[in-house]
Amino acid sequence: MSNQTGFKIFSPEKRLANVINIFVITTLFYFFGASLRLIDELSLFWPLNAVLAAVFVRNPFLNRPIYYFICYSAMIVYDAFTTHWGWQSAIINLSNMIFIILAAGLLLRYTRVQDENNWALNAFNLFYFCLIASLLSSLLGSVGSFGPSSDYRKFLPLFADWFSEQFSTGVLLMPFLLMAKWPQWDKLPAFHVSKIYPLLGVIISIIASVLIGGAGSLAFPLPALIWCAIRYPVPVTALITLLTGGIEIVLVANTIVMIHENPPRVLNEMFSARLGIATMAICPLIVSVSVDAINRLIKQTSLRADFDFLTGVHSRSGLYEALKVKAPLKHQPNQKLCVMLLDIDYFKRINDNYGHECGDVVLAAFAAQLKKTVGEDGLVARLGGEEFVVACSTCTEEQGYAIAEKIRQSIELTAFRYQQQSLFITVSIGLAATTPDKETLLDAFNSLLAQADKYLYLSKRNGRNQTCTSHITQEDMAASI
Ligand SMILES: Nc1nc2c(ncn2[C@@H]2O[C@H](COP(=O)(O)OP(=O)(O)OP(=O)(O)O)[C@@H](O)[C@H]2O)c(=O)[nH]1
Repeated sequence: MSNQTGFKIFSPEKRLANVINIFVITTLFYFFGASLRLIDELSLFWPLNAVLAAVFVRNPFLNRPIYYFICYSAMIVYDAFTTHWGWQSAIINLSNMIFIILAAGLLLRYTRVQDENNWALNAFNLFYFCLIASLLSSLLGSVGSFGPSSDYRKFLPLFADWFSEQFSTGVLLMPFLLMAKWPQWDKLPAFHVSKIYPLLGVIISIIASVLIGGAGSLAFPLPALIWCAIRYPVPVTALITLLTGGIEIVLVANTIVMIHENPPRVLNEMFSARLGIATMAICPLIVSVSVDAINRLIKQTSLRADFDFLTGVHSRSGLYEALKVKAPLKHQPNQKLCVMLLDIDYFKRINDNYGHECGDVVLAAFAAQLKKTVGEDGLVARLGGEEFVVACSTCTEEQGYAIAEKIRQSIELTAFRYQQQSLFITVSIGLAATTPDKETLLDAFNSLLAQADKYLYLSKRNGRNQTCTSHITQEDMAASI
């Protein structure tokens, strides 16, 4: 059903395959639903409509009359072979189609967001769309199954039964079907026993509902489900909610959870229980999608804080974070930590002569060139304005000097393009290096930055477009290049 994995059941190009697959899926789930009807304890669910609505939502290119017509035909054909309903089959299956078309249509129209992984981001919408689709489809379905009978007192119970079944199945099943994706096994976080506590909470609360009983017991799993919503990803929460809701409906219908002294098959009881369970099921989902949205926002915000918006290299705070983690520098004990402070020469003239926009283009291209020259083994950050810093680990200070000179020369030789013009710039560099002893990389970096700033000042004062550093003689420098 999904288009997130290599294996796709549906594709916009393969129309014949789509037709066949829709026919097969409809027939399979019709058969599955009909089989559930035969098992008294499970005859409370009709999953076909929710499954097909989810298929249409996850594959928007299927939303064409021909594919809906194939669904309908598959249902009619199935009935023709297995029942003697005649014209009633046409009406009952039309009611199925009303649910599918309405639920899918409304979800596609109002809930589609740019991020395809977040169908049904708005769980409220899903709830109300299922409500509307269930009401209209049940109305027609109960008229169809009511048939020519004139005992109108039986119509309302029939409608209530039909509606509560459609609605509860839709609300429980669709969130999971819309959000399910194949797990990426290699990216799964490490297992820790505390991770199963929320799930255990759900199981214990279901057992408590069986033991204590009464109408209130249906709400027992709610806190544990909300705990799941906070701890687990959205699809896992949707699956646990689906299973909990389904189990509760089965338990109530089979008097394992006693919500009333009367037999629960009394229509009002089941109608109310199913609606109550479906309503409860949407709460953890709302929490889950909200937690997911907040986590994405936090990730986005920290990304913005860690990277410079204009040039894409680290910001000052991003560089500090990277130095704390150490990994990006691949620094080994006894290696030199080299810090280079770079300042573009006469950058003000670019702004003055070509405009601020051109200045921005040059800054971004300068940073890209810097990253390219430094490669994977060094960190590049923009400290502000036209001032950048490079940190890398080398065996000797001379190697650090060689990298600085490579950067300086590559900038000098690069033609920066703005509109139809080629601009040439130069850069002055101050370099400082040390072997961090007991101090952290971050502490070593901070003291090197202050030294590099002094050498940068020397570079500027000595005429710009050069690298200044300590200890290195003119001969060393010449030899290292
Ligand atoms: N386009 C653009 N300009 C910036 C940005 N940040 C700082 N600047 C400009 O960079 C220029 C820096 O000028 P100065 O500090 O005088 O230095 P300079 O002209 O590079 O001269 P030297 O450093 O002495 O070689 C100023 O004109 C700032 O307005 C930016 O994000 N975009």
